[in-house]
Amino acid sequence: MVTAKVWVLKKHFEGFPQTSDFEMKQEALANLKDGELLLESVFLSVDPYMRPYSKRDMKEGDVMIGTQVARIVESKNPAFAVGAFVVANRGWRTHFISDGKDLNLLPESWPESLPRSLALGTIGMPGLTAYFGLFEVCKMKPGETVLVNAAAGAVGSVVGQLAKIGGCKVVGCAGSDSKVAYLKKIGFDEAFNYKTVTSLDETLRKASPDGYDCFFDNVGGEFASIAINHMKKYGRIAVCGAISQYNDTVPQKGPYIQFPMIFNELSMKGFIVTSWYNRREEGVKALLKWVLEGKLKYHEQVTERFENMPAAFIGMLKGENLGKAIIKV
Ligand SMILES: NC(=O)C1=CN([C@@H]2O[C@H](COP(=O)(O)OP(=O)(O)OC[C@H]3O[C@@H](n4cnc5c(N)ncnc54)[C@H](OP(=O)(O)O)[C@@H]3O)[C@@H](O)[C@H]2O)C=CC1
Ligand SMILES: CCCCCC(=O)/C=C/[C@H]1[C@H](O)CC(=O)[C@@H]1CCCCCCC(=O)O
Repeated sequence: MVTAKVWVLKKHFEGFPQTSDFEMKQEALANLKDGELLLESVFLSVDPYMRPYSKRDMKEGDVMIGTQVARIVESKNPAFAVGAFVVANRGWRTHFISDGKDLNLLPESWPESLPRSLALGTIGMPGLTAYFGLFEVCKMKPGETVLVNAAAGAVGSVVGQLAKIGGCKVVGCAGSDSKVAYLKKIGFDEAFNYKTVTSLDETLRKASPDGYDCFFDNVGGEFASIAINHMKKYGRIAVCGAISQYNDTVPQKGPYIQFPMIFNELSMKGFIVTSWYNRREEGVKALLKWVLEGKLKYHEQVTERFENMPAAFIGMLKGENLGKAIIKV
């Protein structure tokens, strides 16, 4: 019999998550029935959505939500071979049983040169968020100017590079000088540290005096309230995330968006990437191709050991990750 380790939400987060809000438990897994598989998580993902969705969907004692790349270690299902890798959405667990219906097989042709953890990042949900958010929600066109915040993270770093691939000028910001240096290294035209600029307003104006056609917003809050005044006529804003608000105990005021929306006839659209998953294969194929061609660079912030998942999650919310935050079991 296999015993899984799982992380549960012991206590709902109040403000910023604390390690004491989590508890690690053990779960004895039953023997496999016909049609079932036993899987072990190899890489797990910590993502910002876990903070707002825990409040919306979870109760205390539930296993933390989340996805993993897992390896099939035993199979009583002829459609799944032992040794194959899948992406699963089974929460913070080291092992689990599945009937196969909720699994996405990684292609057998997954290139040897690439870590399988990319299926949780640049070639997974965050990469697809950048792809559909930029090309479909922002409707970015060559020659335009794109602004993205949280630009050195899993989604933002792909947004900036896809904007360059698409023939645009790209301006990005992040929360440390080393992240800013990384953005310049991967091709951003302008990059700045939003924590140290004296005036965000002046910095945005200087980075693109004519304004921005597209704004890919991962942060929301005050940043978005200022950035909206720098949009060009008919500018498009993709409201992807609002990480600056996820840990608020008192809701922030504003933004008051009516004037710039009306004067500049802006479009602003919130989106959830899974709404585009009928085109998932197309997105994965494009992202994989650009990675293999060296046009789309990736960085992963790998935390070793399942035991360190809460610390990795909290660290990601604090900005300790460059690129995608991953846990290697
Ligand atoms: N709509 C959708 O379908 C999806 C939305 N998202 C959203 O996209 C955003 C980015 O996600 P993801 O790329 O996975 O995460 P990241 O890899 O970018 O990690 C989060 C980053 O957010 C930044 N951050 C944290 N707090 C603040 C703050 N108060 N102000 C500004 N930046 C902050 C930190 O970077 P720094 O050091 O720069 O501060 C941190 O590294 C999130 O808002 C997430 O919810 C993600 C996936 C799908
Ligand atoms: C105001 C909240 C904004 C959150 C934005 C965000 O990060 C969304 C992420 C989703 C992404 O588009 C695809 C996902 O899988 C993320 C949502 C996951 C929800 C899991 C809920 C599972 C459960 O409740 O069991």
